[in-house]
Amino acid sequence: MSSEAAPVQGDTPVVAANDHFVVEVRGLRKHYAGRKIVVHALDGVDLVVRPGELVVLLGPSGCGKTTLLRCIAGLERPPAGEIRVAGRTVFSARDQVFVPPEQRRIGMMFQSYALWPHMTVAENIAYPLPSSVPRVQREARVAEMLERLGVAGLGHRYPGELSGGQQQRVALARALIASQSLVLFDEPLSNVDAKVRRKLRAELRELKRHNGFAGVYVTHDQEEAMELADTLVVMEAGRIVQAAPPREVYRRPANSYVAGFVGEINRWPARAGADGRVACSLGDVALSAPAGTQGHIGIRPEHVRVVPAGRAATTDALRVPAQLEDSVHLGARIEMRLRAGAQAVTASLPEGEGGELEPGAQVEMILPREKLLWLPA
Ligand SMILES: Nc1ncnc2c1ncn2[C@@H]1O[C@H](COP(=O)(O)OP(=O)(O)OP(=O)(O)O)[C@@H](O)[C@H]1O
Repeated sequence: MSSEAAPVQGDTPVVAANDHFVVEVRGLRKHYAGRKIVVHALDGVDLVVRPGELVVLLGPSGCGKTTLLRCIAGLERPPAGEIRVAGRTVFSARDQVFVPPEQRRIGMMFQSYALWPHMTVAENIAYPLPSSVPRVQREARVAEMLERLGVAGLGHRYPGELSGGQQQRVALARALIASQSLVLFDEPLSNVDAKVRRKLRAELRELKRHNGFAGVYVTHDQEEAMELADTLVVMEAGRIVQAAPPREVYRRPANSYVAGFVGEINRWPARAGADGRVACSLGDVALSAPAGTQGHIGIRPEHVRVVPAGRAATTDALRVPAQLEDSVHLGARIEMRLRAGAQAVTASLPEGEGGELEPGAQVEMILPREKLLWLPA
């Protein structure tokens, strides 16, 4: 999904049918009926992925990320919607089309599809190839993949004899041998520790840059999502709430939920009056919104400045009296916890700023007006 298809303020994207998409999902629904309740795992999802684009699905546990991935893979048969892969309809509820997973030509790098420990690297990579592929061709394809992913010469080894990064390359080679253009990733790095995960993420980005495949990547790790995504898709309760490049999602979250899920944010309940001007306890925030709507005014911690009470300020900003409750030095930044009436506020200041302020100090928070965000409920 590209930024062009990004929905505005909570809408799901509406895009025209297009053969150039690697993946095109329309109106997808999937529910699970329990004994007492029905869970709407996917509640009308539209999604597109363009060639070479990595779309990351982010959202809390149970929001439908894995279900969406499984539907694209062909591991679920939804009751409504349509899925096209490289222009070919692989699923249509209306036309009763269902192409089985092994015929969808999609690579998968799922946590549950770990490398087979009893097979050599070459055997692992060759595994998804149909048995009808002659041996000579098989070996040539495997050699090409080993070369392409920078693990040539390791074909005879067993997975246990490889480093984490090499194993990742082999897993990706196995995914790419099934499909040169589309790989689905389901939390592939969730079993490794934080430090190794960071290294593997950087490596995955590098591999993608060189190999140019498109992918759909499921994670609930926000940092991972921000780092890997060309397009970040934030999901909530079976729906796509926002789809845009990560920086755009961070700077202009579609609503209060996205703002709180992607990064940290300070929020004040707010409401737009009949004239559309937003009012909240901060005073006149000079923002407008659809008349009568509810939401929040938000500001990211790094945009809050903190000065001793009474110090003159020249910027066009709101000045809010507060008490400094605590400050923590985090190397390059100082994180301050403040209280303004009943409202707790977090400020993240560059090191060297506000260092003279002690816990308990009366201060003023400076909130630049251009950094205030209107966040619909
Ligand atoms: N086989 C199933 N039977 C019943 N309910 C299911 C089944 N699979 C998923 N669900 C439910 O559907 C919803 C979406 O599940 P899904 O696994 O897609 O979420 P997720 O966003 O991937 O979560 P997580 O991050 O925890 O993996 C959840 O409420 C889940 O409990």
